[in-house]
Amino acid sequence: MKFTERLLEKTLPIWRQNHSHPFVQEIGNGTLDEEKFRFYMVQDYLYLIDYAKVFAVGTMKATDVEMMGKFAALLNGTLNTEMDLHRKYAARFGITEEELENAKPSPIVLAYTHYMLHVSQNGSLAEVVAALLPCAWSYWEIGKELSELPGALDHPLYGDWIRMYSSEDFGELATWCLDLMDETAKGKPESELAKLEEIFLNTTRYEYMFWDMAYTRQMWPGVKEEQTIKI
Ligand SMILES: Cc1ncc(C[n+]2csc(CCO)c2C)c(N)n1
Repeated sequence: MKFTERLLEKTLPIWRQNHSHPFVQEIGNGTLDEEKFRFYMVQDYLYLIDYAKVFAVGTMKATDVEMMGKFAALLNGTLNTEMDLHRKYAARFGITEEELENAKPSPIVLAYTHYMLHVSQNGSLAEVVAALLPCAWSYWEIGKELSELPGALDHPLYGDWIRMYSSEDFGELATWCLDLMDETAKGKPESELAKLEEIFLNTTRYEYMFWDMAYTRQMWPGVKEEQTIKI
């Protein structure tokens, strides 16, 4: 059994919860409240800034030049392709780039990104990959699933989002991360595999919490919603 198959088996109930989360389902059927999506976009933009740094750590810990180049390409793709989608959505919502850069992370975003940065900076290359894998893998699976729903790709607001995450490019990225996970886990003792499994489980849980945070627009206690955009 591949290590990534073991990871999926262990986290399957959470994967199912991710796919059936109302935020995901409502992007797919086009009924998601725009305010929830707007909140999500701003928080996801902040998330991606730190996520890109995890790719930078991967570049540092890469074991050969080819792998280094791939991590660097992923860093570039996040900053210039994925975050461009967010900037375009922000413009549609009337949020300026300055407002986006100055937005503050919610408690879940802060916890998730700091956890990934902590694990990646202190751990092995395999640990970096275990931390970032649920992000790349689960979005591709979700993107593919939603793209098959009738009319989803043509939705005026959510079509672009679904198109990007179900694209071949994202598929290739997810596959590369999956292969690298299997490769880096190979030959490791059970104690280390268990550690990788725990990291993967935690970031999978954070993915679920992210959907939930967006759906409920959860910010810090006592912080009004408008302060999430501009402080
Ligand atoms: C909370 C959250 N989790 C995953 C992604 C998806 N994602 C983030 S970076 C990346 C790889 C290349 O840019 C992918 C697929 C997201 N946007 N937000």
